[in-house]
Amino acid sequence: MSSATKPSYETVDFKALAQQDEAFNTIWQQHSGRLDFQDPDTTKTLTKALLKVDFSLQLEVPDDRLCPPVPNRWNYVCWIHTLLDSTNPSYSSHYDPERQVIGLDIGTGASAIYTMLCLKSRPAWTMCATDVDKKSFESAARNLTINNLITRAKLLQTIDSQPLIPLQYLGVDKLDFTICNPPFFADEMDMRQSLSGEGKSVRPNAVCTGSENEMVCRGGDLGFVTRIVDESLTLRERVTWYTSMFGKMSSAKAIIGLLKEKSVTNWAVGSIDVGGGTKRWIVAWSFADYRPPNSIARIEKFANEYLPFPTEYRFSLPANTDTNAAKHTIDRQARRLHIRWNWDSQSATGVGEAAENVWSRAYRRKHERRMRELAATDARDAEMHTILEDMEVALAFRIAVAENTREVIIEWLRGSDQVLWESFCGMVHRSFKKS
Ligand SMILES: C[S@@+](CC[C@H](N)C(=O)[O-])C[C@H]1O[C@@H](n2cnc3c(N)ncnc32)[C@H](O)[C@@H]1O
Repeated sequence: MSSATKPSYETVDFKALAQQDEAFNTIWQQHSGRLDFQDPDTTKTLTKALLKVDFSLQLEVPDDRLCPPVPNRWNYVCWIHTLLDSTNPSYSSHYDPERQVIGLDIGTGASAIYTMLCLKSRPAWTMCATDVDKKSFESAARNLTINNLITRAKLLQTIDSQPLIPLQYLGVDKLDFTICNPPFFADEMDMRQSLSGEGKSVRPNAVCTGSENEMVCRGGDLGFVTRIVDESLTLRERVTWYTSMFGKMSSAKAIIGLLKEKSVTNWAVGSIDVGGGTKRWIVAWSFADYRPPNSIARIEKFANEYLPFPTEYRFSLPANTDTNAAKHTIDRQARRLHIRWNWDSQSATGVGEAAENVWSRAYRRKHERRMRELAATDARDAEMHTILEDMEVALAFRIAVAENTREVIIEWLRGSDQVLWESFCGMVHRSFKKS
């Protein structure tokens, strides 16, 4: 399987890995199949083996620098793939291999893990990567070089007083996303307590080889990502998706609270759990209006106040409505509205774009008045054409009729007006209640 199509990890099949990597096999045999994750050699050998077998990547990391666990890093990258693939001007939810994407890995570390995984899995992408630590920075450059990825990467060694998103110094005008695993701890004590499992019911599963300057910063993960939020309030749409991982759920929640306070309405929250008792959270936010699907933007078992507004609305067809008739109804009704509309009868799916609430009575009245005024001229068709050509999109949506579940599924693809989206769903649903 190529790394472009490798799914997220649910677990790691150590036995299968041992059969494919000699160094890992030696450790596996030595420990009779019971790995000691507190042993730095074991975790390093595992990381190297996974990168080699699953991604054809080589890794060299100094002993006193963080050797990242691959599963949670890859699962975060997969989440970014879905986030970007589902939010784009073509409204396709699929990976477009031609799409040129540029990302920034903030604090790339000695491994340059995110930069390498992004570049390896997406051949049309380029990456920028920063770090303040000289030793990590040099090691990151080395890893990119030995994997022949350096020509698609722009590395910048920064200092802590510089912005975390230094567009100016990178010579980049816009970014599609940022990815970040911030230093999680606020001070050395916080780090020691957390890594020794103090105050937790279970000890952390794996040893952390990270040095203090990699793992500690003012305010911990919350302090670091608050800086990213502050910068994003100035940069706004110059970065399409700002994202970060969090070591503590409380930090992820605090960042969402801050985003809401700053009137950011488009965000996504995900979690990463590859077993072993270590759970991570990811938050993404955007000042653009492309809306990601619920499947990646809303996680279960998270209080509703921290979740973005749902971007999917589904309802069951009335018992007396045949699915073919439902498809016909949707297409016919959409054609009557002043929207851009594209219906694919094969998949029974339509995508539409509206400039405003064109299904409201007020709009219909306004439009009828305008048409009467133009009745005496030949300008009616031309005016309608111009409206649709030049319109600013306030709402984009996809509607599909699912044969198997007999449901109509509406997805919010674009727009920042929640009321408009809800009104649209209500209108579609009501039209089926009537029929
Ligand atoms: C927890 S490590 C993450 C390393 C790697 N990305 C990973 O996931 O394994 C955090 C990294 O952020 C770097 N860092 C700390 N402050 C920074 C800053 N102001 N700008 C850029 N990087 C910074 C640290 O040197 C360290 O390499």
